[in-house]
Amino acid sequence: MYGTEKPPGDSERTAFRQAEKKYKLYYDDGSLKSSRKKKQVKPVDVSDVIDFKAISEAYERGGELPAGVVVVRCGSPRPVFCLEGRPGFYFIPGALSLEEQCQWMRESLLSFPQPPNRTNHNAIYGPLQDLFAAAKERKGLVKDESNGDCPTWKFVDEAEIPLRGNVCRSYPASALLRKLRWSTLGLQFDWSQRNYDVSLPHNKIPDALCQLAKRLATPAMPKGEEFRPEAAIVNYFASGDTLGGHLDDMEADWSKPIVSMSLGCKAIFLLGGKTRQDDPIAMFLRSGDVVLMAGEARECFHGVPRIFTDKDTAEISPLELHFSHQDDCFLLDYLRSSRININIRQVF
Ligand SMILES: O=C(O)CCC(=O)C(=O)O
Ligand SMILES: [Fe+2]
Repeated sequence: MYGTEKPPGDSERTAFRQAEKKYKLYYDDGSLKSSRKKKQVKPVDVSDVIDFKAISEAYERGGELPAGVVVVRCGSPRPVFCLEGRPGFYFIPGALSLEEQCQWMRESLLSFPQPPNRTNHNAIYGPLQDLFAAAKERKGLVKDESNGDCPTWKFVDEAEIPLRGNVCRSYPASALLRKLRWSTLGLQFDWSQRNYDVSLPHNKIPDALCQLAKRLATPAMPKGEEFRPEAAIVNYFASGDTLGGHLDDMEADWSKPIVSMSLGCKAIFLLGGKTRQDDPIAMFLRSGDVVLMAGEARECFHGVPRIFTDKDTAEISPLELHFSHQDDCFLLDYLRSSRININIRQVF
């Protein structure tokens, strides 16, 4: 009601929060969600957003770097960019080949959410097996009461969904896939405690991902040391999803980088300073980009206020082509409105 609006809290007034609001997805009527009628996305001013793809292309043609951006080669085939005033932050545009992007996108949907890896769905339904396949096959999740005191959940075909009265107590697997927000690999991160729970059953990080992370981590590693990938968090973003400003401070040794890979739709990443009051630097993250945060950069607030899912702004055409085979049409559909981030960590 007019005049009863709460005054903005302290966190609302920080420079980080202001930047999050600037880039967040809004519709023209000021709402955050689009109703069934196609509403127009409110235009956003991206003139201050650093575009490392454009910087990299200009640099490779012999052009100058913008003020505040420096390049390190570190034996890597692609230029690695750093930012003055943000030691320990590295940006490698297009670090992943198209094949690698497709491989890790597929794994992120088909194998990474598989138990014993945990996902955001665990807290409600317990471990869910084959979520992606169930969504593709239009299955529904129903409660299996046959275990007496300890009911479990299972996916069943539409035709087998039991009717209770006229109400069908099932959750479409496709909706659960849409609501998949994270999965954890290797040592399991416990979000309620915001710490690693080493007692939880887990598999090692897959060897191919380990090798890739070790290679990508090189520019940010202390001399003579090798990165040990022990845990990874996979974040799944749908249109309108954001990742609020945070620090990743539960790992023992901050001299080791977090290796962060972007897949799917383009996003805006905010790299703040050591407090939320510091003005964050905004930059685009595209499919195949890799960010490393080590040393002092580990103390910097960061987050993702926006993903771009519109055809002309998502920048996923090469991925779309790759997944254009008939068998992949379900994955293609997911990809068109999603972003996936895999961030790999050395915990001890
Ligand atoms: O999605 C991203 O690019 C960042 C992810 C991140 O910061 C995190 O999971 O801690
Ligand atoms: Fe993070």
